[in-house]
This record gives sequence, C-alpha cells and structure tokens, in this order.
Amino acid sequence: MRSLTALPPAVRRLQRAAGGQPLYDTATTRLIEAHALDAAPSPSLMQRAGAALAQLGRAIAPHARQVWLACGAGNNGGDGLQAAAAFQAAGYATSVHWLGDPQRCSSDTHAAWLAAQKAGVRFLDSAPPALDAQDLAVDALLGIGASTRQLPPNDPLVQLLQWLHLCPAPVLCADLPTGLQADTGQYLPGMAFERAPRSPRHTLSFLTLKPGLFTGAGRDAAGEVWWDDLGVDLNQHPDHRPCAQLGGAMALRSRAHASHKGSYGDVAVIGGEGLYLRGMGMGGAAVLAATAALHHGAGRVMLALLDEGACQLLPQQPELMLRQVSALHWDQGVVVCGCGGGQAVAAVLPQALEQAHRLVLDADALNAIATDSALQHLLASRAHIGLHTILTPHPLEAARLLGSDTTAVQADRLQAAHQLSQQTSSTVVLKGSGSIIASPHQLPCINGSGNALLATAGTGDVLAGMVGAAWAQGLPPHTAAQWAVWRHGHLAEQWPAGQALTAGALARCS
Ligand SMILES: NC(=O)C1=CN([C@@H]2O[C@H](COP(=O)(O)OP(=O)(O)OC[C@H]3O[C@@H](n4cnc5c(N)ncnc54)[C@H](OP(=O)(O)O)[C@@H]3O)[C@@H](O)[C@H]2O)[C@@H](O)CC1
Ligand SMILES: [K+]
Repeated sequence: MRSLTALPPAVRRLQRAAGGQPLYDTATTRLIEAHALDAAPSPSLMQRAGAALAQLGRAIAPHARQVWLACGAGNNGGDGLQAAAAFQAAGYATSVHWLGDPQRCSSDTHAAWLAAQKAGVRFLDSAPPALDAQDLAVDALLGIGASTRQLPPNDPLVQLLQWLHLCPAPVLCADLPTGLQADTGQYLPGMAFERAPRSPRHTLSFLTLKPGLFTGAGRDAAGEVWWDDLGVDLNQHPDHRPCAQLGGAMALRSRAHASHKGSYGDVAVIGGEGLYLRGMGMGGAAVLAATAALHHGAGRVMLALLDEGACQLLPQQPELMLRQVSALHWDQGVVVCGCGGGQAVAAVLPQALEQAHRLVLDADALNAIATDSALQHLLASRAHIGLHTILTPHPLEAARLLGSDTTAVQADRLQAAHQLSQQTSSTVVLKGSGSIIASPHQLPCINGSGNALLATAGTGDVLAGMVGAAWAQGLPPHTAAQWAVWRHGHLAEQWPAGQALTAGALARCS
C-alpha cells in the first residue's frame, strides 16, 4: 500500500490504537448531513465523498490497471459515480454498473452521472471486466439508505453483490458495505454470504463513523475502516450526540516505586465445580481466571474452588492462595464469581451478591441468576446499597438474563447491552466480535481489538480475571472493563503467527 502520508489530511486511516472516536447512529448522521447540506457546501458533499474514495482507492491499489464500480440508484451510487469520474481523470481504465435512472435520481447524483460521462467512464450493462488482484472494485450500491426490503435472487443488485463478493481485486466500500446495517452491524435479509469474501475489504465511512462497522458482522464485512468527515464539523450542534465510542489502546497507571502488593488490590476467584458433583470437573476455568488476574497486575490473587478442598496445592501457580469461600473477605478487593462454577456456584451467590463490594459475575453465575428471581432481585438491589457489579455475558448468557434469545441479542448488540445494564444497574461486557461495554449513565463503548483466535475454550475466563485485576488496581468499573476487553483482544492480535492461542498461554501473557 502506498504511504499513508501521501493521503490528503481529509482521508484519515482509522487507527485501532487511537480509540475514543465517537460513533453515530443513522438518525444522527442524517441530522448532521441535513445541517451540512443546509450550508450548501462547495464542492458538494458528494463531490468530496467521490474524491476521497478515489484518493483512498489509489492508495489501496496503486498499480491497478482497471477500476470497476458497482453503483446503486441512490446517493451512495452517486458517491461511486463521482469517484468514477475522478479515477478516469487520473488515468485508470474505469467502468461502472449504475442501477440508477438520470430522470429519477437526486440532483447531486445527476451531477455525478454527468461528471462520469464527461470524464469518459465506460457504462456497462453486462458482466464486469476481468479484474485481477492488483485492480480495484468499489461497492457503492447501498449506504445508510438501505431498507429491509428483500430482493429476489435475480435482482441486478443481488447479482452485482455476488460479483463483488467473488471479485479477486480488493473491494473499497463507500460509506458502508452494502447490506450491512449501520446501527447494528447485522446484514439485511438476503444480503449476507455464508463464505468470507474472496479479497480484502476496506470501508471509507463518510461524515461519521457508524457503530455497525465495529460489532456483529461489521468487522468481517468492513475490513479496514477509514473515515472522512467531508470537512463537516460534527460538534457544531448540540443534537449531534454520539451513540457510542470506539474503544482503543489504554494503559494501566504506572506504578510508584514506593508501593507494595496492597497497592494493587486483591482478586478472589470463586468457581470450579468439583468432579465428584456431576462428573464434570471445572476447576480449570477458575484457575485460568485467577492466573489472568495474577499476570495482569493484581496485588494478591485468592482462589476459592467449589470442590470441597479436593484441590489442595497448585504446584504450577504457587502465587495463587487457596481459600475456602467462608474465609473470603467480601469487602476487600474484587470477587470474580462463576468461572467453571457449574451448579455449585448457586449456593454461594446469595452471599456474594449481598456482601461483595466489587463483584464480577461470569458464566455459570449468570446462568444461575437467569433462572432464579430471588438472585435477580439481589443483583438489581446491589447498586442501591453502594455495591458495584460487572457482568461479562456472551450473547446466550445475555439472552437468558434478558429473557430473550441470541438472535434478538445479536440483532442489536448495543441495545441489548444497554438494556441489561439498565435492568441490573451494572456494567455489562457483552462479548463477541466487537464486544460492547455498557454502564448506566455512560456512553457505551465498542471494543476495536481482537480476532478469531479468541474463539477457543477458556478465553472468557481469562477475560473475567483481567477485568477483576484492572478493577482491583483502582480503575472505575466501566474503564476497568474497557481496558481488559481491549487488552485481551490486543494480545490475540499480537499472537505469534502459526502458534495456537490457548487460554492458558493467554492468561500468562501480559
Ligand atoms: N446526501 C448527500 O449529499 C450525501 C450522501 N452521502 C451518501 O449517500 C448515502 C445515502 O444515500 P441515500 O439516502 O440515497 O441512500 P442509499 O444508501 O443510496 O440507498 C437508497 C437507494 O437504494 C435503494 N434501496 C434501499 N434499500 C434497498 C434494498 N433493500 N434493496 C434494493 N434497493 C434498495 C433505494 O431504492 P428505493 O427504496 O428508493 O426504491 C434507493 O435507490 C450515504 O450512505 C452516503 O454514501 C454521503 O456521501 C454524504 C453526502
Ligand atoms: K456501499
């Protein structure tokens, strides 16, 4: 790829490490667009969008011989037509499939169509040109105006989508990958593919960054995300409020020389149902959480296994202090409860919910609460008596707590995390691609780190331990969750190529 410094300042590569960028839903993006259009900018927003697409496209595919653009009938297609004119003017052999009608499109899109014609762009109505890996394809079929209308399989738009999916050239998506919903990161019905696309993806988001690019199916669909505000000041109006922010690199506080283990807090992990109870020993999960807490800076880590003392010594981890649940100090440090807890964890939950000042609830603790209204009441009451809670559900656990199902949770992950946070007065970490961190009265965060190496048993237990460690070291709950989720994903991104990621190795990484 050409040096990023060669790009004009208006086209900025979204740095994962930057974090903190605001994300805006479609309604607010439309508001921003309307305010910007009122000012009749010149060049028009669409001309700016087209020029930015062409500039980024040239950086992505500097040796392209051909550029092919699939353009829809709306303004997203207009962006593509403006880009086509710019590609052609820059000397690329440029061809376009346009689904629009010059008699029925917006005035901006009409102007873009005229510009493309004037530049000498080739308009196609049959198969696209044969592209190779160094060429470029542009997806300008649908943006934020996509509706849930389902198309028949022989619709021209569906066919263009299939060509884009199978195209050997990198694909640059204008504003959004076609069919991806900006607010949720879910595909519209009939627009998702079972297999991953053949070539790399880039997305240049206009005016605002949209939450759907970073959660659910968004990360796979969008590939590398870029952003151009088209010269519009997003903060010019008090109604332009973000719906979330993108989480990024964070550091724990540096340590003073004059400090000791007590300065970095205690983490007590409760979990690990014994083998004798139901024939399923689950101590490993609790050991993973405790190990992660230890390796991520907690001053002291206690391990209370629910195996009635069967495990008396952990030779691999002499730093972990074994405890009976009855010997824990609930008002000190952070209690992480549930990892591998099985059914046995239900017995300790009333005391943990009533007495632990800072409580992380994971896995089987969440499942037990979901089926017991008395435990639900205790959980919801904690905030009223000054006790704090972080929940770390995966989508199924969140669905059980919400009384819904995984499809409903995944259909709007931001909303599900917000609802669970409100219902339980807790910080919620909704795990999955683009984990969501939601807390009452705080802007939710979508984590930007991580990859599919984390899809292996035990990584959730490691995360629970890391959340506990960050919280024990003094970060507020929302920030502790943000740090742990980001760090967990970042470690996976740094994982040595060709080496399997195991939860045990991840827990020892810091
Ligand atoms: N205004 C500006 O200056 C700026 C605009 N910008 C750009 O505009 C984009 C938004 O443009 P937009 O509002 O025209 O919506 P867009 O995404 O093109 O879709 C509408 C078209 O798609 C069609 N269609 C919808 N759903 C469908 C479906 N399921 N299946 C099939 N067809 C479907 C729909 O057809 P209809 O329903 O009207 O029959 C209509 O033709 C935004 O994402 C950004 O790229 C930025 O550059 C900033 C400056
Ligand atoms: K698009």
